[in-house]
Amino acid sequence: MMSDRFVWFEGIPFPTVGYKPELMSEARDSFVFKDEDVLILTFPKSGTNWLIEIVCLIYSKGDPKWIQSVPIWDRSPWVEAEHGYNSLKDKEGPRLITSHLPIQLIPKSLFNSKAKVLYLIRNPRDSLVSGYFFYSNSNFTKKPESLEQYFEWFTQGNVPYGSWFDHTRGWMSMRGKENFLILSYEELKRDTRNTVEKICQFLGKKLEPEELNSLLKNSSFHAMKENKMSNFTLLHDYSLVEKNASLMRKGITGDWKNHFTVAQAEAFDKIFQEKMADLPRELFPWE
Ligand SMILES: Nc1ncnc2c1ncn2[C@@H]1O[C@H](COP(=O)(O)O)[C@@H](OP(=O)(O)O)[C@H]1O
Ligand SMILES: CCc1ccc(OS(=O)(=O)O)cc1
Repeated sequence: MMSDRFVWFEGIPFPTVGYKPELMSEARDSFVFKDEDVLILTFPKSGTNWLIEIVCLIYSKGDPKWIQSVPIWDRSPWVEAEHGYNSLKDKEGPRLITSHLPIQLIPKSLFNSKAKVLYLIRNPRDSLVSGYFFYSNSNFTKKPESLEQYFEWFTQGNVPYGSWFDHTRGWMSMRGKENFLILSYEELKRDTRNTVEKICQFLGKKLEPEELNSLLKNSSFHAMKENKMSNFTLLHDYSLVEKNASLMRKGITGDWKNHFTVAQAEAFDKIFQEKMADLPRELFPWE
């Protein structure tokens, strides 16, 4: 299976496998968020699956049985993808839901619900590099031929889910709402324990010290790399991800410095400043 294009919906590019405009339209207009739902929201390649693993382990009180037996996309399905939407729409009880959608495409019912939203951001330079390697080794979306090419696509918004800048600006308009917690990959890396405690508090969950220790052990980069329910190697069977590729590439902050040229770094700074200048700098801990 090869893919040399995107699926387009409302002017935004999406991966070609698993995404249908009719379904995304139905999800936006008809999917009903419930007050007890938890939504994990990110721009792609920001640490989405790490946060899912952490939230699953909060719900299982650190017990790894669930994360080791159920694929990650069934534990917290992507509401905009065909598989996720179908499994979520009739699901009973409190649901964990994932989305990469920009704010204008999220199911509208979110704004009338008390569903809790965990919004995770990451230095877009690192999301860019992460996306370049991941999509180069994938067969479900347009494949970049070089980092140089992908850099152009990313800065122009021609990557899955569109422009990082528009996406982030859109969701940042929710800051200050009591059901909206902003997290960063950088703080999660720097101080995982405290950040997990902050997430627990927001979700109204309390973990015993040994439960928290187990959560930290089982959601580490190393543990997730070994967990076939979480590392995307199950997608090898469908030829969606190349045999040598895993979701778990490096798991560090600042890898962009190993890949950007000086000219690219300067160009990115300029674009970031132009596009995000009016937002408070404190929102972006890597800047
Ligand atoms: N437990 C963990 N600790 C640190 N980084 C993790 C992680 N689990 C996943 N990641 C990183 O999150 C990125 C994938 O993000 P997403 O889940 O949104 O697709 C990858 O970044 P890199 O490609 O920079 O290594 C991956 O390595
Ligand atoms: C089908 C596998 C798949 C599809 C889309 C994904 O989203 S993204 O990489 O985060 O844009 C991931 C896996």
